[in-house]
This record gives sequence, C-alpha cells and structure tokens, in this order.
Amino acid sequence: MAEYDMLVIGSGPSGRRAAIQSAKLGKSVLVVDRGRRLGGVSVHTGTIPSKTIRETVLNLSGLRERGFYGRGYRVKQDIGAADLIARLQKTLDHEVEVLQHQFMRNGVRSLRAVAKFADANNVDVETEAGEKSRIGFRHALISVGTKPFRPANVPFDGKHVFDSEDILELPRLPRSLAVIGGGVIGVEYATIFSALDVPVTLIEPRQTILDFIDRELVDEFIHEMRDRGMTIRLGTAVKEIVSNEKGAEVHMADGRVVRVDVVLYAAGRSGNIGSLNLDAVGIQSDERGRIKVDPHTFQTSVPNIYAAGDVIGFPSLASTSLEQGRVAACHAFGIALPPAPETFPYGIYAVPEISTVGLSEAQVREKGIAYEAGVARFSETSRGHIMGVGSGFLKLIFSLENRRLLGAHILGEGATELVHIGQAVINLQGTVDFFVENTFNYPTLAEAYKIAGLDAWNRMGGARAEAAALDQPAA
Ligand SMILES: Cc1cc2nc3c(=O)[nH]c(=O)nc-3n(C[C@H](O)[C@H](O)[C@H](O)COP(=O)(O)OP(=O)(O)OC[C@H]3O[C@@H](n4cnc5c(N)ncnc54)[C@H](O)[C@@H]3O)c2cc1C
Ligand SMILES: NC(=O)c1ccc[n+]([C@@H]2O[C@H](COP(=O)([O-])OP(=O)(O)OC[C@H]3O[C@@H](n4cnc5c(N)ncnc54)[C@H](O)[C@@H]3O)[C@@H](O)[C@H]2O)c1
Repeated sequence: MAEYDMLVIGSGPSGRRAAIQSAKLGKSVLVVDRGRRLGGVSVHTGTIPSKTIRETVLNLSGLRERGFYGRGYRVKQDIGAADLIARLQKTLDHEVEVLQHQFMRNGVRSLRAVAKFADANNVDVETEAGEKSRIGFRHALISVGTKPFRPANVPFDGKHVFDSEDILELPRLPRSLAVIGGGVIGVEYATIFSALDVPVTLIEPRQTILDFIDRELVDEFIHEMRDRGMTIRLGTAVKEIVSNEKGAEVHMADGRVVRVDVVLYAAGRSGNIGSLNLDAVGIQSDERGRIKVDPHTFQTSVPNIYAAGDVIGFPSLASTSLEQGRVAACHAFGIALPPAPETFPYGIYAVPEISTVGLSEAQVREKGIAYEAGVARFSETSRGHIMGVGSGFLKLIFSLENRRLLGAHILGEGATELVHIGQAVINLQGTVDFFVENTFNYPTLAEAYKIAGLDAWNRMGGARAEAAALDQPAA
C-alpha cells in the first residue's frame, strides 16, 4: 500500500499551496481530486472563469471607453456566448498547464479519484473506472471546497434556471436576466451581464447587499448600477421560481412577478463533504457542510487531519485559501510561522470593481475610535482623465490618536490592484504622514492615495498643526 507524508484531497487553491509547500519541505505528497482536470472550483467554475468572462466583456463591450465615446460605443457589435467561451477555454487551459507543471517540478503526485476516509491514517480512493485502492498518510488536508446551494424547490434546468457553475455553459446570451442573491457571486455576474446591456434584475431578501463593505462605497455602487439601468429589488423574499417554454418567472413574497429569459440562482454554497465519510474519523460539520478548525493551525478535531479553503467557511476566497494551505502544511511539518496579519484585502470583481482592506467607517465607530477620513475621486486624478474614468473613489480612514491608517476602501477601475498599497501601509503600521511625505508616480490612479491622504491630513490640522508646533517655544 502506498503511503504519503501529506495527502491532499482537492486541488483548489488551498490544496495546491499545501501540496507544493509540503514538497518544498522534502515530503512525499499525493493530491487526490475527482475533477476531470486539476485546479478546483477556482480554476474551472469559480474565480478564473468569472474573472475571464468579466475581462472579455469589458474588452468587447468597450465599456471602459464609454466615458469618451458615449454610452452607445461598442468594440464588437454582436457579442455572443461563443465570444465569452473562446477566451475562457484558453485561459483555463493555461492555468491547468501551469499547475500541472508546478506539481511535476516539485514532485507532487496527483490522482483523479474520489477520496473517502477509512480511518485517521488511511483513505480509500476510487477512480472513475471503478478501481479502488487504499492509501496511507501521516497528515491529510481536506480541501474539497464547496458547491452551489441548490434548494429542492428551485427548478434548475440548464435552460432558463442556472446556478453559478452551469451558467458557464449558457448556450446564448440571455435576453433578460434575474439574479437571485446579492452576495459576491450574484453582484459580480449581475454587473457583468449588465455591462453587455442585458436587462438585469438583482433580487436580495435582505435590505442591503455586501454588508461587509463600507456603506459609502455600497451606496455609490448601487447608484451606479441603477444608473446603468439595472433593477435592484432589496428586502423581498423569493416565493417560487417557475420555468416554462418561454423563460422563467420569479414570484416574490410581496406578490410581484419578475419575468425573464434566464434566472441565475446564487444564494450561497455548501461544503463538498458528502463523499468523505467523515464519520470514520469523527470530524463534525455544520448544516452547510463546513468543518471547524483551529484558526491558527487549520487542524480539525483530529490533529493530523487539517482542513482549509472554502470547506472551513469564512472568508471563502481563493486568496485566503492559498495562504491557509501553506500555513497548514508548515504546521504539519513543524515549521514555526509568525502570526498571520489581522487584515487581508477583499476584491469584488463587479463592474465597477470594489476592494477594501481594514476597518470600515461603521466598524471604527463601533469600536469608539476617534478618526478622520480622506477621500479622493478618480476624476480628480490626471490618470483618471486620460482613461476617461467618470466615477470611482478612494476613501482612507485614519486614527486621530496615533495617525495610523485603519482602512482603505476603493470603488472603481483598478480597485483590486490599488488596495495593496493600503494593505501594506496598514500592516506596516504606517500613518497619514506616509501619504503626505511620499511622492507618487504621476499620472496614476494610485495618486488618489496622495490626494486622499492630504485630504485627511488637512482635516487633521495638516500644515497648520505643524506650523503651530514649530511656533511653540522650546520647553
Ligand atoms: C463564481 C465564483 C467566483 C469567485 N471569485 C473569486 C475571486 O474573484 N477571488 C477570490 O479570492 N475568490 C473567488 N471565489 C472563491 C474561490 O473560488 C474559492 O475561495 C476557492 O476556489 C476555494 O478553494 P479551495 O481550496 O477550497 O478548493 P476548491 O477550488 O473549491 O476546489 C476543491 C476541489 O476538491 C475536489 N473534491 C471535492 N470533494 C472531493 C473528494 N471527496 N475527493 C476528491 N476530490 C474532491 C473538487 O473536485 C475540487 O476540484 C469565487 C468563487 C466562485 C464560485
Ligand atoms: N471576488 C471574490 O472574492 C468572490 C467572488 C465570488 C464568490 N466569492 C466567494 O464565494 C462564496 C459564495 O458566494 P455567494 O454570493 O453565493 O454567497 P454569499 O453567501 O456571499 O451570498 C449569498 C446571498 O444570497 C442571499 N440569499 C440567501 N438565501 C436566499 C434565498 N433563499 N433567496 C434569495 N437570496 C438568498 C443572501 O442574503 C446573500 O446576500 C462567498 O463566500 C464569496 O466569498 C468570492
């Protein structure tokens, strides 16, 4: 029977990072994944496909250029599902190739099979052809991810009612679309299709969307979505979805009916734990199939079995999953790591982008921290003019007690890249003075940091406070 130092179940971001980290430490590693190709949800149905489609839509629709050429401008007049799929296939092939090459270079072995636990040192694997074998391990990582939540009363049919995975197989662009669920997936796809001028209705039972994001950003984002012609229905539950020959009807609890060509149901995801036989090792899960772990080591209740990625729940990002996999592997093989930074960035690839790191204004208030905020609109930057960016802004929040940057919140072009400046300053405990004293490349959107920093600095007393300090007679 084969035996490995590290057995990884699932080849998504947490699994791949754990596998390579273990191999770099000279350990024998096997990655078992039941998917046709390596890469997990992230590569095949989640992060990479949605971001590739977004990029294709932005390029072909000419949306980025409409500030100059007007709302009617398009790079390609008739954009069809085939245009979206062509680029997608190329990108996914490349991602898989890079991953396979990384595994090969590092001596990570992989097996296409379903894994289920026999006990705390063995899994039983079964290939698609029905071949079964038992594999031993010293340490295992459960990195099986999640699948879309599909309630029994929703008539998923791959024709008019889709989830966030089969939407990638749309045979043609929808004539109209209702997106159910105003979480990250729902908001991203709703705005991507709306950028293609598909009439979109976004339906969310709660009164707000994206409530972990600074309210000022969300308010402006909603305003922009409505301005682009999207309908946003907040605070009404969905009673029933009916699919028929012509399309689908979404019956709302308040009696209204939304009639569309296509419904995208994106109301959360649940852990892929069904086939793991967790009972054999005594690992428990919650009602959404999530496994509880030690947040510092990623150990489950069985010390040599780790879990990471979406199967452990919040924050369920590819970015954080990668890091969790690395930390779990280091812990398994006795490598001491410094404590993880408290803050990490969120990137929402809607159109427009949203990205945020650190405390929101509401969180700062809740904590009773005295603060000042500085804001810069992209339209104030020369780079913004050159790019024809009509909207977007950056908001920085500083502590009045120690001048430190507490939060950076960005809406607009480049937000998911720009946020890392804020992340670095927060985690390196930088203050408003960093932005005031440093020169930024010109013309750039990053100059917005300088402008927002100066804005806050002025409100904090700025040059007047420094001049007054200089005027003070020496004690
Ligand atoms: C539409 C969408 C867009 C997203 N966009 C972003 C984004 O822009 N940025 C971001 O950071 N995150 C994004 N995410 C989240 C991101 O994709 C996930 O956080 C990430 O994929 C989780 O990685 P993971 O390690 O849990 O494994 P996953 O990527 O979930 O992969 C799990 C793998 O385990 C395999 N598996 C499951 N059960 C078994 C078994 N019993 N035996 C063998 N193999 C098994 C599966 O086949 C799969 O290949 C998005 C998600 C979705 C759905
Ligand atoms: N850019 C990114 O980082 C990115 C992109 C996409 C997805 N993701 C990750 O994927 C995970 C799943 O995303 P998601 O959007 O499916 O889940 P989610 O949990 O973030 O949002 C689900 C939304 O659906 C709503 N909802 C729940 N039940 C409903 C019902 N019965 N009818 C209508 N609406 C209902 C919820 O109120 C919520 O707003 C998230 O945790 C997210 O972190 C990340």
